[in-house]
Amino acid sequence: MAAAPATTSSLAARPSSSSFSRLSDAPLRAATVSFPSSPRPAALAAGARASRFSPVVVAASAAAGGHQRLMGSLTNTQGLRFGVVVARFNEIVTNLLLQGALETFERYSVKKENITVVSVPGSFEIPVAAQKLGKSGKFDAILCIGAVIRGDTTHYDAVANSAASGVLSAGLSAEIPCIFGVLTCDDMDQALNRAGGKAGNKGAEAALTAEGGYLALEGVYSNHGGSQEQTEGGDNFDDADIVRSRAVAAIFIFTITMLSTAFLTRFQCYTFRVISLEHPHFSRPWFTLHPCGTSDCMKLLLEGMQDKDQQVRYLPAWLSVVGQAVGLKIPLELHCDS
Ligand SMILES: Nc1c(NC[C@H](O)[C@H](O)[C@H](O)CO)[nH]c(=O)[nH]c1=O
Ligand SMILES: CC(=O)[C@@H](O)COP(=O)(O)O
Repeated sequence: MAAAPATTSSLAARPSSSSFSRLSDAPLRAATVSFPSSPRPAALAAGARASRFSPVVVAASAAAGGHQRLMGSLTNTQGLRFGVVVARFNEIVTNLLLQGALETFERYSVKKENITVVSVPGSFEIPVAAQKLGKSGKFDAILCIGAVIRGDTTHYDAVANSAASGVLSAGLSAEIPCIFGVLTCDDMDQALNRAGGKAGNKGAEAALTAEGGYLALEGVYSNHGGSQEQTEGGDNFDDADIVRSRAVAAIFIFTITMLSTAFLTRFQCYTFRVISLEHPHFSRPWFTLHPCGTSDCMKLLLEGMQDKDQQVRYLPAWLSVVGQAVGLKIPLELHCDS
């Protein structure tokens, strides 16, 4: 979806209710956002929705201390609401960043009506808007988009630093993720390269962070010392959840395992058929294992067992290899019939 150019901006400074104009992209949420006088961060108010949070629990290796790690999942974006604050300064760049962000939201099934875009004059103005949106209680995360490009004076540093620290404090005070999608570049070339050019699209990356960030934060609230509202009926992991989560983690880790020198050497002849080396959208290193390649690899992995009588179960065998990277242990019963 192409981002429409910003039309107007208004950032009313009234304390209890403010309104922002949005970009004129029709499908997006209502044009005016009004803020309740007693705002409640969406993540804190998310008790009723906590049950749809399904964090990937990665069991860390012993070397990493054996702790559990909560991570957001990008597969469950249902009902998530995002505020996007975008600066009009260097609009040629920020429109591209916005476009990347909106396309990413769309790709991960975030509904258009759950996205509100607010336009502000420059990156310096982003934090106030981000904080207002964040404190409104209407959003799960705020995505901040801008492009600060160095000029002749030190003005650049002032704007860039204020934007960065302002977005940070907006997130801290609103207690929801406020994602820093503000480019700070030496020149326009650098900026355009990061707005859909050679270096990817930082707006798209920021949108991914917003989704994952939200979920991670909700996970923290709902599992560690959240209010009763959040923990009631919440997410207690049972063993099956953990095994499932580890299995999911194993699938991701497998792409990394594929990179180990030994592995690549062993499967050298398959490498190009088996692995994509570049992300299809972000033009950066991203290793994807193709399903047909998996089958070839498995043939090799299992060849040494062919002379044994026992029937090998494909999935447990595969998981038992790749799952080691995340401490996944496949129960013996899964490997055999008796
Ligand atoms: N030079 C850039 C600015 N400057 C404008 C400020 O952000 C601000 O709007 C002004 O100082 C009024 O308060 N903004 C950017 O986003 N990028 C720049 O490169
Ligand atoms: C970062 C800016 O605001 C930029 O326009 C300032 O340019 P200059 O340092 O040449 O005044």
